[in-house]
Amino acid sequence: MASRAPLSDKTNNDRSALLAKWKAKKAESGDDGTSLLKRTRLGGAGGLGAVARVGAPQRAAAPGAAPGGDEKRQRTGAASRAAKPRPSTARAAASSRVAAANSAFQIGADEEPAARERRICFAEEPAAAAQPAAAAMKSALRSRPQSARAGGAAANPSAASKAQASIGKWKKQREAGGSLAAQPQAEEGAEREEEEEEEGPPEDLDAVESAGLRSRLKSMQKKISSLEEQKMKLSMAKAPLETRLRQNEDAYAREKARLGAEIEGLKNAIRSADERYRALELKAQSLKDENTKLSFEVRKANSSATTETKHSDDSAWSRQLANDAEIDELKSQLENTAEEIQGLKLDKISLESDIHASAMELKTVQARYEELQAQSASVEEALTKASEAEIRLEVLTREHVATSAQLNAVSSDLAATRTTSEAALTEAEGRWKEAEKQLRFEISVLRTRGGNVDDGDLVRPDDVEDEAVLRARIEERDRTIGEMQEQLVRGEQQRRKMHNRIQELRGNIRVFVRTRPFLPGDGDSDTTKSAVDVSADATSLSVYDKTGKADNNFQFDKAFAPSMGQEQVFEEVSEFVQSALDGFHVCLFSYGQTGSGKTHTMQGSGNGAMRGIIPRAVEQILEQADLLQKYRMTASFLEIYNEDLRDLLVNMKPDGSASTQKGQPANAPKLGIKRDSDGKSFVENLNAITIDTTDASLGLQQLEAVMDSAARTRSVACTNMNAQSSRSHSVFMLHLHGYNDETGTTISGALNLCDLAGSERLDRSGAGADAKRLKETQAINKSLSCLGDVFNGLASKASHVPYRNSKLTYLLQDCLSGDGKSLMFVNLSPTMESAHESLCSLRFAQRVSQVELGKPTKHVQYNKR
Ligand SMILES: Nc1ncnc2c1ncn2[C@@H]1O[C@H](COP(=O)(O)OP(=O)(O)OP(=O)(O)O)[C@@H](O)[C@H]1O
Repeated sequence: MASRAPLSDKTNNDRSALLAKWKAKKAESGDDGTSLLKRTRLGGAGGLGAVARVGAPQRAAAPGAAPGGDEKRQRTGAASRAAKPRPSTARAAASSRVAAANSAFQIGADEEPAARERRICFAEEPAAAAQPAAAAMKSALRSRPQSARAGGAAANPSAASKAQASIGKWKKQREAGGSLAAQPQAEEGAEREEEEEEEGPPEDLDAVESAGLRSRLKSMQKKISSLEEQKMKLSMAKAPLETRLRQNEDAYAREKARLGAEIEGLKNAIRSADERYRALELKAQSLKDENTKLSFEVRKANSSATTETKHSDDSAWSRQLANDAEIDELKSQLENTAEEIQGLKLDKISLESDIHASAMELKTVQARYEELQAQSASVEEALTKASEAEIRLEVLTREHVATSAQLNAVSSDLAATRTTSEAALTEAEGRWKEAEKQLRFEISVLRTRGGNVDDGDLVRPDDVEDEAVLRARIEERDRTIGEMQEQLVRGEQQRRKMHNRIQELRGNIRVFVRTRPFLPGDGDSDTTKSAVDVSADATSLSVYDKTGKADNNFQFDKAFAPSMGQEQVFEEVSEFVQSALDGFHVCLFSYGQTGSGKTHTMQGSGNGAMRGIIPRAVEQILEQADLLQKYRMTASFLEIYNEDLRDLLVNMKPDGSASTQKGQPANAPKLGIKRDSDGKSFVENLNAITIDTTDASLGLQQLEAVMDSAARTRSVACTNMNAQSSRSHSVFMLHLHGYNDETGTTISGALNLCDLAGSERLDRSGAGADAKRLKETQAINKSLSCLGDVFNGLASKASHVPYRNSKLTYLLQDCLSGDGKSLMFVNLSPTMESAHESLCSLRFAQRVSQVELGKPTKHVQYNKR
């Protein structure tokens, strides 16, 4: 037998060996807090959503963590909710996110571009760190011309290099994140690792995240200021040009009027001279005739005088004299007339030369007029460019405002999560220490109970076993807790599925509520208390009044907190979009007070993370249409303005590209709601733009043109409540016709995405001061009240539902009368000033959620073959 070491040393050695063995075992299974920390850091290096998930798995890995702590963490905010506090699954999710993020950027150069794009899209979800690069790559792929797309990345070097640059940037970010996490361990060794474990999640992650977001913000601000500069320059150049144009136009009009009057005067003078000339000619002719007659008479008189001389000498002589006098008189008259004619001829010649001069002047004026017209065209062009720049600036500003608001909401969520996590961590540490103490006590009890403790405090192999057994028991208990939590989550998922199925069978209108974040004009979100509090279960919410009382609790199918982004919202509605592909008529509409985020939810802004349901729905359809069957897809977009239907695509160019024209043209065809032979409603004279379903990026380009054209034509105005307030209800319609060769089925689905105009109080929106705004507001409020009447009728199962009382309800009649599936978004503003309106919207939504439309119809035809 080996000689025994002194008891205390041996004990210590064995303890160390045990500890080392336990650590090695943990390290082997990849289950130690530090490695997990590294992994989660890597996955979350730049994504806020991922950051929020760090705490839960790490804490759950700590031995002795009680389920109470996990429950508490579940309530720590939206981001941590997404993490699902299950140790094993959370850990697996974290590593799979990292794997997904990595694999998204390990795309071979020869890989099919569409597939690459899709992979990048998917990578966005799990690892938000990939978002900027993925978005850049996606937009680069989108912007590639058709031919280049067909030829792969090599055919479009600029887009590909852009995407590569984005990937490089992302990789750098990722490496930076990784090194940030790895550095302390490399430098300070295992002791530092243990310290770090105790210190909890480091703050580098937020710094990296914030730096990424800040740099995005900075670049957007730069873009905006360059556009603003451009706009200033254009408007400065525009003003003198406009003044010159106006001056030239005035001068030209005056000159034209003066010359016209002069020409008219000359023409009149010529006409009257001509008339006088003709009269004089006639007179001269008649005088000539008379002269001839008189001469003849004179001659006759002379001859008769000769014969009758002897009879009447005296009288003949006197007659002769009279005749001579008359002849002289006539001759002088004739001479005068000839002179007059000569004068008139001279007048005519001078008038003709005047006319010639005027004609020449007219030509010069015309040339100047043409020159002015050319100048005016160039001014017009400059104005169009300026208005284009203005529109771009508006879009960028909207996107910027939305991004900042979302960022602020996520930051405050993150801060709240961090505070709660820190508290939970401290608590867990306390519990862990307590458990360790307990464990030590149990070990000592076991040692004593085994009776194997010699005076020298020797540890026997049994002691090691006891400790191992205890640890195994703890692990087993952790596993059981994990499994129970998984079961709980599965059960909840199952319950929601069943609930959704029941809702679907009953034909309930689903209601989702979304609260927007605070905007710069709402006051400081850090100091201002939100009037709406969305609870952690993401289905219920409360509204507070100014005194801080919250006795208004509501429960809906889904409630989105302000930090929930566009992607998370779309995830919840993508199932509805899918239904349209399956042959259902689906209607999604957003309801809420003005400025509460309806347009943001439906359309969003820009082409990146802030794009809303419409572009995302089309993307989803384009992605899936190809896989499922052959589809034909058309898009229409209309608005109901002051109870008039208007085509928002009326200005689309025939080739499907967007025109720069703004507003409704005067000669736009009149639209009317009609019923077809099946009793289904359609809009007569409405433009339907075909979207290419065989080429997703072409289809998206067409959609962009559609959205551009609609944005220019839609009636918006600046009110006290919203700088870009929609003054009409807008309905985006997608009609899908699919044919499946294999099954011989044809489906016809429809997706109606309706952005209602905001209900508003005249005193708050300031619309009462302007007659036009007042009329708009009255029309909006009236049609919203008609919508309320329809829902009341449906909820009470009334025999007559007043669909025809407004254009909006008449248009949506098919969707609201049981044929299709409907989902309503209720958008809320978080401000206290809006609390009353929020309450009204929520009460309305509660009534809507009671409405049962019956089982929806699937529009599928089976064709005999
Ligand atoms: N969830 C959100 N995240 C970030 N920004 C948002 C969000 N919701 C709304 N906004 C911003 O709030 C502003 C007002 O939103 P929006 O124009 O969508 O309101 P609206 O309800 O459509 O108003 P109106 O009825 O007057 O047209 C916009 O600048 C928009 O970008």
